[in-house]
Amino acid sequence: MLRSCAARLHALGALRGLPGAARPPARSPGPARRSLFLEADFHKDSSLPKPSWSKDMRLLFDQFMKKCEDGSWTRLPFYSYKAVQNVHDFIAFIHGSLPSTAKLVDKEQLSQAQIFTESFKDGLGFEYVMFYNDAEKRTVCLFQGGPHLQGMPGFLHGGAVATMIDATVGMSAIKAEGLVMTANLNINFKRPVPLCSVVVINSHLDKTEGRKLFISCDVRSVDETTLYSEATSLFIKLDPEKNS
Ligand SMILES: CCCCCCCCCCCC(=O)SCCNC(=O)CCNC(=O)[C@H](O)C(C)(C)COP(=O)(O)OP(=O)(O)OC[C@H]1O[C@@H](n2cnc3c(N)ncnc32)[C@H](O)[C@@H]1OP(=O)(O)O
Repeated sequence: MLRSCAARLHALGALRGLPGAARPPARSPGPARRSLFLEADFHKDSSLPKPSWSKDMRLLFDQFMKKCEDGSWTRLPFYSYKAVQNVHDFIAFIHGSLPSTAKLVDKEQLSQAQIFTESFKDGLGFEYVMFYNDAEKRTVCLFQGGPHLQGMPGFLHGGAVATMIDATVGMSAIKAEGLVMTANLNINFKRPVPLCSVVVINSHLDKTEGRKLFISCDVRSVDETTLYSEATSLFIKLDPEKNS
């Protein structure tokens, strides 16, 4: 069951919500796909220019889109979905036996679920677009953190920076090995990131050992002169055999 579940999750792109997933069907998902999604908005790619993007964000976007012209880089679209109905399948896949104390989210709560970074109105939270270079095993994320991500007055909350670091290094892991989870994330915060500014998160898959993927990244200003943060991470490729 776990393997078929894994296959189903992959085949139906249950992780389609992740950037870079296969392009969704032009039409709304058929009954089989609907079984995994309460509601899916496959048409809204949230990683395209919007009125809330700053001039810096648009300039960088255009620069990276130019890099895509020779095929060395690709923009990773991001299609948010409302919920994965069979979350229990997914959890069964990632952990055959959850500790008995672990109470799973119920369908009612799940119907409220949203991807964290997609739960803010345009411009107020996480505005981002990711680009991937397979030859160099690099993922670059252009990130504009909105006013609802404030930590210290006038600066981004460290958790918001950590979220986009996790997502960017996570994307490098997903592109390399598919279904992964973060096992370890170490961040050195060198400078606070000004609210509403644009930063460039540059991640690289450094090495793979069995199911372990070691990925590092840094967070810099648009002109690259300011190093805001640097991080190392360990991702583990999920193994259906191990969990079954
Ligand atoms: C913006 C939206 C877009 C989003 C786009 C991108 C999304 C990014 C992907 C999601 C990222 C997340 O947020 S995931 C959410 C946060 N992470 C979690 O909740 C994970 C919770 N932890 C777990 O479920 C588990 O510990 C796993 C799955 C990580 C590992 O469990 P496992 O599969 O049983 O593996 P296990 O046998 O324990 O370990 C395998 C090997 O890894 C080593 N290992 C395991 N953990 C660690 C560790 N912390 N530090 C060092 N080493 C470790 C073991 O020693 C072993 O080495 P050896 O003996 O083989 O040498």
